[in-house]
Amino acid sequence: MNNEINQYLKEKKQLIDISLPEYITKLRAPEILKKSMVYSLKAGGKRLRPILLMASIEALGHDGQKGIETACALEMIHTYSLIHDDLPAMDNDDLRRGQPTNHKVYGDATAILAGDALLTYAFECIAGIDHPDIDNDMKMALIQKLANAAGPEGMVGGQQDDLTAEGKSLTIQELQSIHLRKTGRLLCFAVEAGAILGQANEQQAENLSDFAKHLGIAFQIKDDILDIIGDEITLGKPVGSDVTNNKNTYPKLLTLEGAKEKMNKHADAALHYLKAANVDSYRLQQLMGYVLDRNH
Ligand SMILES: CC(C)=CCC/C(C)=C/COP(=O)(O)OP(=O)(O)O
Ligand SMILES: C=C(C)CCOP(=O)(O)OP(=O)(O)O
Repeated sequence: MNNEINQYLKEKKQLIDISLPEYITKLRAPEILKKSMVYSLKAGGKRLRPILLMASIEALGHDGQKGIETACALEMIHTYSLIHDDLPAMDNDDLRRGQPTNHKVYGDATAILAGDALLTYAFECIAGIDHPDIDNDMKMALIQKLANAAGPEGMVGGQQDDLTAEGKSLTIQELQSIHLRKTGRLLCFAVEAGAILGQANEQQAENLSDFAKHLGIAFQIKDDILDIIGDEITLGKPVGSDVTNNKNTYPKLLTLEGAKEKMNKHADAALHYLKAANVDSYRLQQLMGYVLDRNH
């Protein structure tokens, strides 16, 4: 990864890392719940979704800072999904973001509630945005899109189908349908929210959304690949858990080489739509390079 994008990622990550816990500490809520929420928010994470959101605003010529509340809300929802995904009733993982999983530290009940709290509070954060260039229509559009992306038609539905499919063999189309929802919809929301806040026109918004769809699949394929060839220390989460949990993955269906080929095809398609969006695509293109080259 070159120094320039490295620096950009570092600066944006720092901004998110500082902002996120501030939202929680000011809450009037049980201390143990707040601790559990902050624990997972502070545990690390690449902050890919909030960075993508702010970079999309910038690609449309606006200040990325305009998206800070929405970016934090999105990261809260992503973090909730990881807390719940790690629970014994789901993937039963002990390590996340290089730390013991939330339920290992706070117990299953508080981990469930911390996830619930992050999910619901995220919407409160967007509803409460106080910015001269963000009106109620924009907030309503953000809330509606985020609820749909995270909910039964989006991430939650994808997670359900993923769990139901454990141990069964799927076609590539079925696997893709799961991933478009389970992982793809939140990544898509990052770019779509950027389009709303950056006041994209219809053609820009459509092409950016297609860019994000392909990026989301490429991201998930990379995640599956890293689960095989990555190492636990760098990843901060267990490797080989897809095989342990009998998960359907791209390498399982296509072989490792076939999965890499598919990832590159989606990267090409993403690039095509990014160009068609007619925005300042420099950073988004660099971010895509980062997603595909990452080792964690
Ligand atoms: C509603 C819920 C709980 C949604 C979970 C969504 C999600 C993307 C989990 C991680 O997927 P993964 O298990 O493929 O990734 P990892 O390897 O990081 O656990
Ligand atoms: C959606 C998936 C595959 C879970 C991990 O997402 P990330 O790889 O973005 O996890 P963090 O960096 O936020 O921990």
